[in-house]
Amino acid sequence: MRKDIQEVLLDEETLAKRIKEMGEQISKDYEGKEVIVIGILKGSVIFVADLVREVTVPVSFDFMAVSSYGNRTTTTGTVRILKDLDYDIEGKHVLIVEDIIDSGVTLSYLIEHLAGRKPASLKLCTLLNKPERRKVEVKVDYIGFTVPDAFLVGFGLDYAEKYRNLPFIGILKEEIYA
Ligand SMILES: O=P(O)(O)OC[C@H]1O[C@H](OP(=O)(O)OP(=O)(O)O)[C@H](O)[C@@H]1O
Ligand code: HPA
Repeated sequence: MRKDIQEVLLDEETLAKRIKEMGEQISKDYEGKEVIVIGILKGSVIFVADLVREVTVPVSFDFMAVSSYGNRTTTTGTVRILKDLDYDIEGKHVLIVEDIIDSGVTLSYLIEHLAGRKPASLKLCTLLNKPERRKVEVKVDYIGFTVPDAFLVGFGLDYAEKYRNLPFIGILKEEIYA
């Protein structure tokens, strides 16, 4: 797998340090409240697992699976819900956690969809933000890193379901998907 990586963009130490800071900020902002963290499968699982262990307020988890990429490196533009939430979020403080916001298509769809279920609050947290590729504007409350317009893999992010278990985030060599 490592031979398919052009460059390591964020190594394990850098990721851990920033995730700790994000957890501290979230703990401060939600002080005195309970939060439902909604992880968006599958890319966010590694980030969610690390992030929630840095949060000191009570957290419960739920997960949604949506897909808009399939085996591609650009969005299809259509978001499909593959798995909905298990629990009702009405009146609850909800934090959506993503691995990456690229075109913004996935998150804007999710926000609209979940806002209709009347949570007490709805905030967004992403490990990576790729603003150069934005097609739909979304307001993001917590951003780990702003990244360049390159196809990234590792730490949960895949290309055709591969590379998710790399412990760092790297730029995939173009020849792999060209
Ligand atoms: O801002 P966007 O252009 O919509 O891209 C972001 C979405 O794309 C990826 O999911 P993907 O559909 O590849 O599913 P996965 O999490 O299972 O890899 C990623 O996890 C985000 O959910
Ligand atoms: O750069 C990316 N890598 C993996 N999955 C993604 N989904 C949106 N952007 C990306």
